[in-house]
Amino acid sequence: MHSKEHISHDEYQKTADWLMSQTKHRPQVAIICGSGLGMLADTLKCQDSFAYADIPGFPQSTVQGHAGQLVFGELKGKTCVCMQGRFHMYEGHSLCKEGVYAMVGGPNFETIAEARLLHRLGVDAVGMSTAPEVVVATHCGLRVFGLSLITNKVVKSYEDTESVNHEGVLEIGRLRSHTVQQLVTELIDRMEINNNDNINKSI
Ligand SMILES: O=P(O)(O)O[C@@H]1C[C@H](O)[C@@H](CO)O1
Ligand code: HPA
Repeated sequence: MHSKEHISHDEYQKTADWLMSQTKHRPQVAIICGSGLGMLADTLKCQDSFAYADIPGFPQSTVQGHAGQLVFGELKGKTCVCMQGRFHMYEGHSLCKEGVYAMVGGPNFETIAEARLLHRLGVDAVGMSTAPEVVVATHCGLRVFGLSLITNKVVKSYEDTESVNHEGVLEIGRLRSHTVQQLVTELIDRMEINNNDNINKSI
């Protein structure tokens, strides 16, 4: 089985595709049943149940009393999926990781030694901007939504023949510009304009 520390998007997708091919249910509600709530899953109508052990790429439940099943079905007319047994940090699972963005001064791209250092520090993405604007905006009491387009893999190995350059960064920027534009337009469309009263002004 894959490492509990890192599950790639492709692995998630494979698991989801497998499940979707095994059941006609398309859940509107997902319920994680911890100790004491597992019986709820037994009340679902038109059930399709899958033992975690039979689901490709799915973690295994190790806690006593957890059935370790994913149960799809209907509850009060809503299509649901219940996890009969959940996962805990004490079983070796990590927290859902937030990404860490680090800013380097530029204009040169980081050296391999610098890239390795950033990686060891827990950095997930590196850029040459964004941090100063966020610091100033936060200082002014503005709420901030940061969005970075990841254009390239950072080179961390001396054997790697790939290299990063500005032309490559611009090329990916061009390729993705439509999608990014759509995303920002949609965000603006859905944004509720308010007076920022709910944020901590003492920052
Ligand atoms: O939009 P920016 O300028 O942050 O994009 C990146 C960072 C450097 O300016 C440059 C590196 O190629 O692109
Ligand atoms: N490093 C730093 N800044 C960047 C990079 C990178 O690899 N790509 C685009 N901006």
